[in-house]
Amino acid sequence: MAFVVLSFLAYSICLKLGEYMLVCLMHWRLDAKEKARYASLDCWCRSAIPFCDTLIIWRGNSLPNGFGRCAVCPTTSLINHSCSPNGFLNWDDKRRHMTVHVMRPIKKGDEITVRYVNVNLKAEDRQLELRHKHRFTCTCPACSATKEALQASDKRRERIGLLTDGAARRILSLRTDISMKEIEELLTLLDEEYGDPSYKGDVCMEAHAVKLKEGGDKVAARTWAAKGYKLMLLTKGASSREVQLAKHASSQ
Ligand SMILES: C[S@@+](CC[C@H](N)C(=O)[O-])C[C@H]1O[C@@H](n2cnc3c(N)ncnc32)[C@H](O)[C@@H]1O
Repeated sequence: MAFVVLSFLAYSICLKLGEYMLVCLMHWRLDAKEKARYASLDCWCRSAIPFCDTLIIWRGNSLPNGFGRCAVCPTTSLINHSCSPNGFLNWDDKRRHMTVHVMRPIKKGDEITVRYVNVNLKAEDRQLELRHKHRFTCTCPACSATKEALQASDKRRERIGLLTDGAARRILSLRTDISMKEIEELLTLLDEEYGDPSYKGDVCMEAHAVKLKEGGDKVAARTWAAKGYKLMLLTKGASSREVQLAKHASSQ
């Protein structure tokens, strides 16, 4: 047992060291202008130790860009966090850049925000993670609500988390045992907590899978897929693989 734990620990350390060496190498290859832009990004602790700032900036600003990969994107790294974000980041693999999508209409001059952590956690847990990973205390509208509103929001988010975590498990095990009742509950909760259209596109695609499984109601399945496609197109953009799959499903 101890051997397995030690091997796993050694493997994790090697992986992290490899990542940091790669980051330093990539940074070294940047030209002076790119280096200056990189250095201007948020860094919670500046130091004179070589490569220290490079790695701290990497830790605080890198974003996932495709399966198992991360990148620092100088413009999108300027976007702040909110626990009820109006924006969503997506990596466009074809054009090789990050795209920002707004999930609901925003007024001119309003700030675009995205999520840095799982927003379906309770406020206390979100704050813990934000302080630990990003070293700030969130004061977004969701976190600064009254005690009663915060409790109601925590309850809703916990339930949303439970229902959507179930979705991830179902996808992994290739099962679609969520009921239409749960899907409708999830859509209502998402509306109440985040507003339209928020994260409802993925849920509509779940409904599409359920309808296909439940006796193969193709018309209803297609209607859900069309709804999912419309919502996901808005929040993830046409280049997203999920959006393309939703488009395909809506025409089947
Ligand atoms: C990726 S940077 C975002 C851009 C940064 N605000 C800037 O001006 O360069 C992440 C850092 O921004 C700050 N930040 C992001 N969202 C915040 C929020 N909701 N409240 C306070 N600080 C926030 C934190 O210092 C965090 O470590």
